[in-house]
Amino acid sequence: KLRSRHRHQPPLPPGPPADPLIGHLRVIPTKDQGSVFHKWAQTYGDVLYVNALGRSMVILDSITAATDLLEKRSSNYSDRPRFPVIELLGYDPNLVLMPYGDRFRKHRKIIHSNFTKRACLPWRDLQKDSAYNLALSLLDNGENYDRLFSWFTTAVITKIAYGFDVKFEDDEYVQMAEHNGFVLNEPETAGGTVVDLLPFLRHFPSWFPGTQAASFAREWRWAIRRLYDLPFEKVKREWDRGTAGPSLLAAELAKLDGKENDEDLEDLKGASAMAFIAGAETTWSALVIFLLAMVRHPDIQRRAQEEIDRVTGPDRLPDFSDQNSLPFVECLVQEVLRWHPVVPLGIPHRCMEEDIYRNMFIPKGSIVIANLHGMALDESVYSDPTSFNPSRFLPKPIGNEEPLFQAAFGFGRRACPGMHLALAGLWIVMVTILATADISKATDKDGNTIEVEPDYTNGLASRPKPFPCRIQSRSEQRRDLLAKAIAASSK
Ligand code: HEM
Repeated sequence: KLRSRHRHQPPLPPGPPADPLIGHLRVIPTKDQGSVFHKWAQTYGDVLYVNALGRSMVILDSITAATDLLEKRSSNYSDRPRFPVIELLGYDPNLVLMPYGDRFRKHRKIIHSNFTKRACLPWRDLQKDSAYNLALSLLDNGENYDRLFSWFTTAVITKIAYGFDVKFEDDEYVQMAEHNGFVLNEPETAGGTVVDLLPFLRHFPSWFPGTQAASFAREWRWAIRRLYDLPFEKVKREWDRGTAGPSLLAAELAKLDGKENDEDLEDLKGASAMAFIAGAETTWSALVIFLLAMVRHPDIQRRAQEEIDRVTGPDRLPDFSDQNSLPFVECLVQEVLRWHPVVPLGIPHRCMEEDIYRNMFIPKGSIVIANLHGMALDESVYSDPTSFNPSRFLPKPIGNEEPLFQAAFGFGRRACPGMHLALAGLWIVMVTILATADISKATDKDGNTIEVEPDYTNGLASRPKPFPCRIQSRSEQRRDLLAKAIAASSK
């Protein structure tokens, strides 16, 4: 019906058959959306259109289409749709979901300028010391890996954003990051599914008072507000007294030069909270994915360990200065980002004006989804895409010379501004763990190996559900190296 309405317009992009009244409402999945969209793309192509009760959604299933639209035409594709449930939860102000415009530019500038590759260099010692602490704790307490990874990412981002040191376990910032992680990984309730993006979908909008999502939001709002208010107020008090240590927030308060108004302060509160929220959750998930990959692929683990041992020898630990000498480890980090993108559908963009692409009509206001999950499985780019294979990125003839999966960080003017910090953090943690620990399958009380099948959470962010594994020291000498390095850095 829609197709015939505008005679001179090119057709809409193809998609699965729709109901004449409610459009695709019934076929839009609420689970494993990335896989379902990718399957549709096999039939209908890499630019898909679905419509539910009048709301247009365009799904991009290839890096080419996403680059053409979200990057090359970014002035039209950098808006965001509204996320009513996330708003109800109190994430405000919030760069990730902010509509395109002046306030977006202000927030983006604050975050971007603090996380360029260069701006991240001074944080490398912090990342390294935290990675060594993490690795030593893993050797003693491997079953606690999830909380230890969460501690690492929280400790790094809290120091950078607010200047506070975060101790192991039960620290209030670790708890805040865990609350945030819980909320963002909840499937239906937190507005994480694309169906929730279409507020008029289903029988009730998901934020309708009394629905499950609205009750969830009311129940958890305090935790998100606390995350915004508490560290901000603490730094602001220290700043007013002249005792604040270096941090993103202190540096930005300094730029205001005493001429701040309430809106400026609200913006700085939002920008630092956003660094904390976006920075802790994603990197933490990627570390759990790394562990899962290592449990399942001892051969790949051994190859990375051999590379590290060749470069460092037995008497020292790897450091950032070794990065260029460890091509396989580099590929391993990149393969973690491709094998299971932690934000499987990216963060939806919204197109502000109607557009025509490859002779297909894209209506104004369409929600545009980059299906990162599907792009990672694109067989025209990645051979045997479901397998975990770091060598795919190595030059031929050793590897397949496949392109890095930069899509993991999104596209265009909304692409992840934290990627340099994230990549450095992931690298130093992975290389340190590989240098000092052996990761293997756990055994049950009868000594049988416990097999681990990947199984992931289903929210806006996605991570492996808890799985058992065994983390053991590779040698006493390496454990001593860790202990000595930690003692030296805390002097
Ligand atoms: C493994 C780590 C990470 C991954 C995979 C990741 C991935 C992403 C993705 C896919 C997006 C959406 C891009 C788009 O809309 O096209 C995004 C946005 C964003 N990320 Fe990250 N991210 C990571 C770490 C970080 C870190 C450490 C920070 C801390 C500064 C951060 C801050 C942000 C912010 C503020 C946005 C919103 C940007 C905007 O809307 O303009 N991320 N990230």
